[in-house]
Amino acid sequence: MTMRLDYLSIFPGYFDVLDISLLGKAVDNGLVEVHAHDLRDWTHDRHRTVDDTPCGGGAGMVMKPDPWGEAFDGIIGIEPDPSVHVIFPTPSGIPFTQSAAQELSTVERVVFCCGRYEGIDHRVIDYARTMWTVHELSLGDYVLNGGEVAALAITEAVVRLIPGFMGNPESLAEESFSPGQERLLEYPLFTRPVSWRGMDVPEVLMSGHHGRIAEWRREESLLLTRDRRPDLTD
Ligand SMILES: COc1ccc(Cn2ccc3ccc(-c4cc(N)[nH]n4)cc32)cc1
Repeated sequence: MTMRLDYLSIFPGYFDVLDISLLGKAVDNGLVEVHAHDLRDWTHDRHRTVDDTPCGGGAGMVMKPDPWGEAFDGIIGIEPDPSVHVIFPTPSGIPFTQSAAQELSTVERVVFCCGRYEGIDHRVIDYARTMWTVHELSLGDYVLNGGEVAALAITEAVVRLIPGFMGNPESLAEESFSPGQERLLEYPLFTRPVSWRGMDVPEVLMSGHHGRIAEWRREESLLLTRDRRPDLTD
């Protein structure tokens, strides 16, 4: 199955990075197909205007609905199709989680709508909901300047879960936040040299005693989780 990813933005250059590294490899081996689009290509005025002042007043500018609607018509089509998943990154979205990434990794087509300014005219989202499966997603409780960085983060989290993408799928199953895993933070990792700047790898990890190593790792994960993410231990 090839996943098609479309990105709608006034800064389509953000997505050139998808040609690099693992994602680039996924594109090369046909696992994913990536298309970035400049929203301004669907404007008709000399200044290629995409924004206007907010109705009801308030600070900043709002993205006009017309270019989005015409871009949807051109990129996705005018017929409803619930198999198309349209993602609007937004500070007011539901938190994006590993389980959402897991679900999206089985989808054949995803369209990212990357807003800027104070956001997109709400009728764009309402229209999209009548046509496709829509997700309004937040990356976390901090404010970005637009949806592009969020779209890249969501892309990486989703594409790495596509079967055949990662060299060793077993490592995916072991990751914290993977389904079936207890929600614990990753234990500290070490590799050679055993002694580095006066600091040694914990002896237990060099013991070859797999039972003790597993026990040490679990204890470290529990301590770390209790200290940094008590919310995960509920
Ligand atoms: C507080 O209200 C604001 C409203 C919009 C903005 C700028 N902006 C415009 C589009 C857009 C898309 C996503 C995000 C975003 C997502 C997360 N998790 N943080 N920030 C930010 C975005 C700033 C603040």
